[in-house]
Amino acid sequence: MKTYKLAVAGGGSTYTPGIIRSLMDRLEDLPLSEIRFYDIDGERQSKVVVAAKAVIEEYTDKIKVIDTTDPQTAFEDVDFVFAQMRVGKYAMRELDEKIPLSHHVVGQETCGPGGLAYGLRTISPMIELIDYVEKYAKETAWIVNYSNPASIVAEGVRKLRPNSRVLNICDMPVATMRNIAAILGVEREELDVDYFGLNHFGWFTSIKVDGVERLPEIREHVYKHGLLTEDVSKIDYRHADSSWIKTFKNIKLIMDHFPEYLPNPYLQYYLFPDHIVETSNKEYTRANEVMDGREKTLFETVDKYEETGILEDSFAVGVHGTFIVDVTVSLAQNLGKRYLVMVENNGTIPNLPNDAMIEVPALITSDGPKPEFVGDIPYFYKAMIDQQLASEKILVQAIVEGSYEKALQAFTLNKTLPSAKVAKAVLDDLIEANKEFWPTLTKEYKEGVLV
Ligand SMILES: NC(=O)c1ccc[n+]([C@@H]2O[C@H](COP(=O)([O-])OP(=O)(O)OC[C@H]3O[C@@H](n4cnc5c(N)ncnc54)[C@H](O)[C@@H]3O)[C@@H](O)[C@H]2O)c1
Ligand SMILES: O=P(O)(O)OC[C@H]1O[C@H](O[C@H]2[C@H](O)[C@@H](O)[C@@H](O)O[C@@H]2CO)[C@H](O)[C@@H](O)[C@@H]1O
Ligand SMILES: [Mn+2]
Repeated sequence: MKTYKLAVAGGGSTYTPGIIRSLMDRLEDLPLSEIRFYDIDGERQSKVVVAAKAVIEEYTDKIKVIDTTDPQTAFEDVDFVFAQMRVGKYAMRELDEKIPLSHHVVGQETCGPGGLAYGLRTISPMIELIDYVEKYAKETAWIVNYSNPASIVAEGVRKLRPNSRVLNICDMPVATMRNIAAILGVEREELDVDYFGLNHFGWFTSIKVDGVERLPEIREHVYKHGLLTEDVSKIDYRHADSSWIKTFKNIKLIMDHFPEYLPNPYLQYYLFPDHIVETSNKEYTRANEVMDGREKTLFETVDKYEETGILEDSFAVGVHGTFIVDVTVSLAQNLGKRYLVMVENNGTIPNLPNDAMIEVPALITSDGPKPEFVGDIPYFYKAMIDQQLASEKILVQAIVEGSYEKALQAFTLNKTLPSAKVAKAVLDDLIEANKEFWPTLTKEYKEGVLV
């Protein structure tokens, strides 16, 4: 039987033990001989690997585990790399959220100025990872990338390493489908959906079960309850945090205004930035909730396991782990299964630029994703996407050219920022906070004016 070697880049991620459980649950579909964990923070990773190993031991003693900070040891001869790096870790996420909020604009991990700041940190490490993998791994190796901000990462990879075998994915559409399925009382796998957009910036245009359109039912449900079941425990326990409940309730706010399609939850940051800021706690953001919750629990669980040999968390990770494994099985076995992933447009949506990295249904084969034709999209969505796309593309240009002016253009074009004046103030504070991570952004004089 063919077996695979898989590396996890960002092995110290809070998601690692859960992803490992998802892999173990699918060993029949994706038999593994080795799992290598790679991180630049070896100490953090080694703790997480204790939990990952404990999960593996529940299933098998046949998989070799390597815990390393050396790229060659990590990637030599591997078949797949799961990337889940958080460049700057939660300390920088906290600043991405709090600095914009201190200017009364949206403070979010992947959307608005926080997302742009995270993008400015992540492109260079992502390119470095691709180069390591191309140097050491099998020629056929795929990087399946969760590292955020996925939309900007996808654009950076398209521009800087256009021929690399990187598949950028996000679990928000499948998490949304999980809620839809719970509302309709069906399994997620029974849903047949159509969707278009950019990552964290898209819409479900059709939701069918057995060929019957159910979007009208979802619309009615959202009108009353948002995208939540009455019994929240039916959805992933990770989404029982108050911030996630608020996020799914806010789907009502979006659909009360624009009921045509079901929006990706992240659209609330672009469509209702004022409401989001008014209802945000500027002192205690999602980064704090995660550091005091998921991250703390993981490291406490590892400490306790080392003391007692009892693993108190099962690390069942829900759609997040299931989705990356589903996509990888389809890549490995050339199954051609249909999933929502990021691809280069190239005519899939003819009235968007060919070189846009869009999120749409695609068949996942061993040669990569084959997107399904979507067709032209209505003006409202096109206009929103064009503006967001411009912001993200110009940001990547700013990184490549080291240009302050382009970074300011990218911030100014982001719909969460009300003016160029505010965009500049937020950008300047983020530059100061990100000195260790960002490329130098050089200011230029134009006709005597500092821009
Ligand atoms: N695409 C999606 O839908 C999706 C879903 C969930 C999480 N994520 C992303 O997954 C990543 C992990 O999230 P988390 O909350 O578990 O973060 P985390 O901080 O717990 O873990 C990230 C790890 O990445 C490591 N890292 C940072 N820079 C690195 C580099 N250059 N090379 C190798 N490792 C590096 C860190 O040391 C850390 O151990 C984040 O990027 C997050 O945004 C994406
Ligand atoms: O605030 P966090 O760190 O908890 O989550 C941020 C991420 O949120 C989305 O992923 C969710 C996913 O939707 C859910 O089903 C479950 O698996 O948890 C994930 C993390 O909460 C989003 O798609 C990611 O891009 C974000 O990083
Ligand atoms: Mn996502």
